[in-house]
Amino acid sequence: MLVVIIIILFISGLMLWSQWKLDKRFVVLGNTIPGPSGIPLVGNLFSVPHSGPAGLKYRRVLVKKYGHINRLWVGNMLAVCLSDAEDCEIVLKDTTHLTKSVIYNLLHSWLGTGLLTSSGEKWHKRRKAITPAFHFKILEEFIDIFNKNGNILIECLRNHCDGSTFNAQPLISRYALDVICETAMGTEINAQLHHNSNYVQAVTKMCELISERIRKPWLQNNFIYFLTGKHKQEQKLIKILHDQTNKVIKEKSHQMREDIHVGSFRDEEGVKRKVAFLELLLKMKMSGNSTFQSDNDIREEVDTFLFEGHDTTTAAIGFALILLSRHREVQEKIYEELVEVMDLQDSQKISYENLQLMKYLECVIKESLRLYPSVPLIGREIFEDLHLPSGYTVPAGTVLLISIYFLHRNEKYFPNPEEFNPDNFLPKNLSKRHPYAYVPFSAGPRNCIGQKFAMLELKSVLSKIIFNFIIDPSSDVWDVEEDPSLVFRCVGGHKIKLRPRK
Ligand code: HEM
Repeated sequence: MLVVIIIILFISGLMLWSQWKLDKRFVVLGNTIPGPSGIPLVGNLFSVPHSGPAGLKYRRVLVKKYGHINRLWVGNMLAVCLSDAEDCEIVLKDTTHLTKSVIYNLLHSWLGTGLLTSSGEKWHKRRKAITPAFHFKILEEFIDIFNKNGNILIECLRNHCDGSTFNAQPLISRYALDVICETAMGTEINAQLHHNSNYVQAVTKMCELISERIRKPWLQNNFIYFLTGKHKQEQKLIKILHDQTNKVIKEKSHQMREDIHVGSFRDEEGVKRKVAFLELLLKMKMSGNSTFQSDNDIREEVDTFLFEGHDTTTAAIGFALILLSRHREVQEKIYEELVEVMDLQDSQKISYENLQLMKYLECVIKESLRLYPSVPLIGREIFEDLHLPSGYTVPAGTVLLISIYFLHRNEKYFPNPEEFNPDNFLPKNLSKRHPYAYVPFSAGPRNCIGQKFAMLELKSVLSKIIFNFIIDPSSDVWDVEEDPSLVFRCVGGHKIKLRPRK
């Protein structure tokens, strides 16, 4: 009881103090933007479900009632949400609005201030240094890793292809973790085969904890988070995660020094070793690049790749499978394309060139990311007044949200926006569309550095699945409950049925 009273007093005090701080101009400008009226001091805080499936339903109502620019007051915080391409373009391509919103601070304990969460000079220098690591020549080297882990996934899926409904999410997640650990750190953690390992469980639990903190706004208060005991749980997970990354960094540094010493980058059998992102960063550190001075600098980026490259691809694969399960004709079209471009008996070894030729599959993946963008919302801090093409001025101090989800479902750009239609991405339909109407990987200077990597990985794994199985819907009715967190989720996981393709 005492704890509840303390919390209530704390929140009320905070609100009174923050309301007192508000300047009049900020309030006036904020209120010119359409949105529901709120109650004094707290604004819309208690009337609005802020996250999870209920939050999404509420936001749908807001877009319908107030349009593609709308606002909410959460205490003294003004949150403005955009889903019109012209408005989004101004924010995304501008170099003055690059700072992420405070919600990303929830990631700091794990990721530090790596590429995703940093800002200013630090972000700029890192982005410049890391960009060459995503050159297609380097990505080409990862194709074998996609193949090896994709083939393991196919074997794991075979245990579920008796036609009964199952949740594919944990299997896909472990596949994505295997891929990102091997490409980012150069280590095989074999999550698919040994999913009880401490590290694998820590990654899964940490992602769940972050997602829970975003779904339940009161947990975002450090004091309350501490009182619930979740902070302690987080600390334990962080230790496991950081210990593993530190250990790998030490081992790789040692190995690289040895390689330089003996003048060889080949393993015991004489095969040239694949260079993981980690080694590219270590090389920069060894060559005196001031961007990476300590192992801590390197760990931030490796952990960032791990986080960004794991959950996002899991969501993309899972939603694509659900959509495909409801569109058998699309599966057959992909299969026909696979037979044509691969000219193969099996799907064990898919080459980089094969992936380039899978044009229809690419349209399917793009359409799936349109309906279910793995990152549904982007948040930025606005430090200067922002004048938008829609005619509104967003005052400095606002938390600006770009809803990729509602932008992608804006009927101005996609007629029948709720309908799954891969033809939306046929070349003839692309030229007519606003360039910022489709941004699953964001756009502008802070776009996703891993987008080409992600597209190759998605094509590789989905082509294997379609080549081996027929995907059926989990039930006769559409039973997907959308849960947009930092990464898009699906309540109850990604449920499908599988049959072997013969
Ligand atoms: C389907 C898969 C993926 C999707 C949909 C996706 C989407 C995005 C989006 C929307 C952002 C911008 C986030 C923001 O502004 O808050 C982003 C940033 C980022 N992504 Fe991805 N991503 C995917 C896969 C990956 C992969 C595989 C990697 C790494 C290997 C990666 C690394 C990053 C990094 C480092 C950033 C921060 C970039 C910066 O701020 O400079 N992503 N991603």
